[in-house]
This record gives sequence, C-alpha cells and structure tokens, in this order.
Amino acid sequence: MALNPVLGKLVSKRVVLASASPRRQEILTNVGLRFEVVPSWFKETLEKSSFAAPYEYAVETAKQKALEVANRMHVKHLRTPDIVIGADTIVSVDEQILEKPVDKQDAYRMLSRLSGKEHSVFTGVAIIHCSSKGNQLETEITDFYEETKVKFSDLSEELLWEYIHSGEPMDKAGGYGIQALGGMLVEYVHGDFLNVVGFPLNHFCKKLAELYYPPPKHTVQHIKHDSIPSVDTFENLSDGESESSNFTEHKGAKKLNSSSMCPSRPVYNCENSSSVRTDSMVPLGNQNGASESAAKLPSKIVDLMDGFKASKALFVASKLKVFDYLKTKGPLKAVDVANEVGTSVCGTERLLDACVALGLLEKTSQGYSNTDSANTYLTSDGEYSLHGYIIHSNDHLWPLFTNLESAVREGSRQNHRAFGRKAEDLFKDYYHSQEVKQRFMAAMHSIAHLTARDVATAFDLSQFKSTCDLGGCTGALAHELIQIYPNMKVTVFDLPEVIANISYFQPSEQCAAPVTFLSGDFFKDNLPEADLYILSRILHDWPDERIHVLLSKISAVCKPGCGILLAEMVLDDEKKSRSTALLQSLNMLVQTEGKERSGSEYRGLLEQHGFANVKIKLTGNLLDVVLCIKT
Ligand SMILES: Cc1cn([C@H]2C[C@H](O)[C@@H](COP(=O)(O)OP(=O)(O)OP(=O)(O)O)O2)c(=O)[nH]c1=O
Repeated sequence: MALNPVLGKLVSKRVVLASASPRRQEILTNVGLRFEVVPSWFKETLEKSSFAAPYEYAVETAKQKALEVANRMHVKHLRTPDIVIGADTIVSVDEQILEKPVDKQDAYRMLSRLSGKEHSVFTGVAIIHCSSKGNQLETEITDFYEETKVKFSDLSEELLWEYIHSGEPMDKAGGYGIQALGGMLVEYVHGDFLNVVGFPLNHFCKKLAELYYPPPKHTVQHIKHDSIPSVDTFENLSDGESESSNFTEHKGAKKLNSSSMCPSRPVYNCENSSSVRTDSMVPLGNQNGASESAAKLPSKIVDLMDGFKASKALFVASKLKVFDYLKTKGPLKAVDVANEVGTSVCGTERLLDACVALGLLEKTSQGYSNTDSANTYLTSDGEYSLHGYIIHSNDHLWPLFTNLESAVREGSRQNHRAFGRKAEDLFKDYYHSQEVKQRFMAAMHSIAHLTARDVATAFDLSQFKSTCDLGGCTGALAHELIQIYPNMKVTVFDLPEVIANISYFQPSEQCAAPVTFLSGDFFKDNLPEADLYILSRILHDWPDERIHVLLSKISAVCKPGCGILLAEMVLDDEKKSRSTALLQSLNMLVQTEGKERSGSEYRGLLEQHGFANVKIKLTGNLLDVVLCIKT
C-alpha cells in the first residue's frame, strides 16, 4: 500500500473530522491530511443491548457522529463537505462495553475491571462521502472497525487511585490513555497501537486504497516489462481527484512504447489523448528492466501553482456577473453569455469551461448553468452571497498580494506600492471613496453573515443583558444575537462613515428588538456601557500596542462579571495548521500592522487587562471564538 497517493486522493476534497478527540486530530495531522474539525453533537446513547457485538455499537456510533455533522453542515452552514470521518472508541471486557468514565468512581470501577486481564479496544470508523443534489444531502457510507487486545498488569488500589487523580482517565474510553501515564499499566498490546489511541490509521488507509484504487480489471501482470502506463493531460498526472470524478472510479493503465520512457519524469503521450494517468500502484520498468515507481507531479504543489489562476477565474466570472445571468437566464451557450456581458466569445467560452472544471458551473448540451453553490454564494444578491468579498479580493487584495515579496522583505504593508498612495490609517484607506467603502462593507458583511450563527452560539451568552459590538459594521452579528437572545440589548459601535451606510444591509424582516447603531471611534471616544463587548475581526487589524490601548479602555468600563467576546481565526500555538488562517495572516501583513494570533497570544493579551477564565472555541467555521470575564 502506498500511503501518499492514497491520502493524496483527499487533497482536493473538503474533508471534515467529526470528532473533538485531540488524539484523532493529531494522528491524521501527523500524516499530512488536511481537514477541518467539526465535533459531532451526536450523544453516545445508543442502546448497547441492541447490538449483537461490541464493535457493532462502535461502528454505529461512529456513523451517527459523522452523519450528524454532515447533515448539520449541509443544512445549517450550507456547506456540504466532500468527506466526513467519524470514529468511536470503546473498551470491551467480559462482554461489557466501557466508554468514557463519568466521574472518578466510574473510572475506578472501569480500571479495577481491567486490572490483571486482557481486554479489547474497538474503534469503529465511518467514512461518509457527501454530495448535494438539488438541496438534498446524498451520502455514501463506508465503515469498518479495528480490534486491538491490551493486557493490564495487576493494579494496586494505591496505583489505581494515583492514576485516577492524575485526571488522565476522564476523557478516555475504559478510563485510561495508553499513550501517556496509562502506558505504565499495560503488559502487552496485540494489534494496532493507534487504534487504542482512537484512530486505526493503517486500516483507514487500506480502506481508502480499496475505495480509490479498487483492483484494476487488467492488473499488473498484464503489463510487460518494457511497457509503462501512459498519461495524457497535465491534470491527469496529479493524484488529486477532479471535482467531477466519482470516488470509486479507477483509472486503468495503458501501454506506451518503451522508447518514450523516462523513468525520472512523468511521461506524456501526446498522440493518444484518450490515454490515462500513471498510477503509482502500477510498477514501471526502467531501462535495466528493474521495477521503479513512476515520478509523479505532486498534486499539492500543482494545485498551489494553479491556485492564483483559479482565484482569478472566479473573480473575473463574478465581476462580469456571469453567475447572476446564469441564475436568471441559464442554461446559456457561451455566445449568449458573451452577448449578455459584452465579452469575446472565445474568451468567455474558456472562462466558462474553466468554471465548469472548478465545480462552479455545470455544462450540458443546453449550455452552461450554475451549480447549487454558485446560486447560493456567487450571485450578487443572494442572502449568503460572497460576491462582495470576491470583488474586494479582486480589486483590493489582489494588488496587495502581488507585492507580497516586498511585504515579506520589508515586514510591512504595501498599500503605497499597490495603490500609489501612502497608507495613513487602515480604515481611512477604505473610506476615502464611497465606492471603496461600500465594497469593503459588502465584503465584511458577507463574511459576518455567514459566520454569525456559529459565533453567536459558540458559548451560552444568556447571562449578558447588553452587548456592544465594537466595529460591528453592518450589524450582521448583532442581528443574529437578537435572534438567539431576544431579550438582549445589542448596540453596534462603528465609525460615522460606516454607520451612515448601513441601511442597505439591514434585514427586511424586523427582529424582536431593533439593533442600536452608534457612531464613534473606539480608540478615541467613550465606549457605550455593556455587559459584553464583542470584537469580531478587530484585533487582527492591529499591532499589540494598539490592542493594549483598546483593551485597557474596555477594561476600564467593564464591571466584574462582564466580558469580552473575540471572533477571530485562532491559530494553534505552534502556528502549524489551518492554511486559511495562516494565509489570512499574510493578508494582514500586506495591508495592516496586525496579524492573526494563537489562542495563547489572545489569552496573554486579555489577561494583562484583568480578564480571566479565557475560553476558546474552535467552531469549524471561518471564525473561532474567545470568551473571557473581567475579574
Ligand atoms: C483506550 C484509550 C482511549 N483513548 C481516547 C480516544 C478517544 O478520544 C476517546 C474515546 O472516546 P470517543 O467517544 O471515541 O471520542 P471522543 O469523545 O474523544 O471524541 P468524539 O466523540 O468527538 O469523536 O478515548 C485514548 O486517548 N487512549 C487510550 O488508551
């Protein structure tokens, strides 16, 4: 089994791990899988006696965890993932299933049952492939389980309690963690160690190999020593799946004349356009007749090299309002789209075809039409439209990013290079013209609206009677808060230039209570009184010195028990993951003096101003949430 190509199949897919288990996240991150974490809300309460065997319980629970996340993302966030992975680990001893202990006594009961005996650890795994057909979620479920046998030594009462008091047992099946202190209790392990820790990686990769590389009809033995599989297009060389391909599809190998063979490079067969890609599971012969694996273009790197072209194709199609025309008039032929938007037919056809390949449009004999997600996110007037942000990305961020090299060399923003004027103040830059201001507000509104529900529900905020969203712009989050907490008094405080332009963005249906909009500068003016101050995507705009000014102002008006809620992309402490957030930090470099920060960095800033009990919630959506309370 070749691991990289198997995991590489997932590179181009939106993969979601439906688990809060840090161990599962680590196991999958360690092998380079890129995924979002959306913990499942499925309660592990299936009736155990209704399952003939313990592993059936684990598999069913894993499946339900994953299905809950797939459904929630589809319905609530309108974001259908490609793959959702769920897992459930249980310990089975004397026909009994042990899950996580509910308290120390429960941990004691579990560990004393395991003492001196062999038990089984089962992890059930569900891999759910999702697609959305006309707003319906369609799923294809693959599941499996893995068993590992573990034997404990005889545990003395003293050792047992010492272990329980360490706190380690509480979030682990059977009440122990083999990877840490619990390892000292173990006499032997038969089977996959990682399965005990929560995820049977080896079996998972084999399952993916089965799914993505089912045994080819014409297998390796049909290939002669002097033959190599041929490839056709650049695209087919990547080991990532194309959007439209089915996950069970297997592309067979074809023969190519040995004279065109070059073992160290991918081989193109220009004559045969119907030939297919090399597959690393098919051995290649080299000139000496020895077997050698094919050199392949690394799909991840190819995707990155192409990323800017894909972004620009999306930006241009959005700018030309292609998605708006197709929503109202589609399906349309390229010539009709070109006539509508006033562009060349040949250029338009290529743009539309690229959008089809990128999964934004569909193409049939009738012509081009929008996909569901283009209708939802890419038309300019939809409730969840990202059009504003896309235009902002094209007109503002693109020129800034073309100066990324200078930004990295100089360590500072590049507004002067991109726009020929010296940046005075971030927001003065945005608000110097009505057009730029409205574009920026539309961009901020679209992100705030799409993340508002997750931000507003990350913590129970019912204890706060009044809230002030500092820099709350169009009030997208404020309106969501009132939906969820109808008795909450919500104020948005933002610059006068912003408040003067909010009317376009107000919801047509009135909320239970209206949002109050107040104009002012939170660095200069008095802050309105509130129990909770919200700073959503504000701190990332500023360097630490300015943040201290703002936090000390808030701290001065905040009574004990009142709080601050931050909504930001929170980086992990090692700053290794979430490319969206780390790229956003480059985005802050090219245009501000701010940056994205880690949970510890936010905690450190807040604690210096008398805020404690700092809790961080990773929402799985674009913005994470930090809540803290004034002591
Ligand atoms: C036996 C054993 C379990 N565990 C962990 C793995 C799992 O995280 C946990 C079993 O609980 P699970 O319910 O499988 O998983 P979870 O609650 O941690 O996360 P989620 O339900 O969101 O997926 O026990 C260890 O870390 N080490 C061990 O030695």
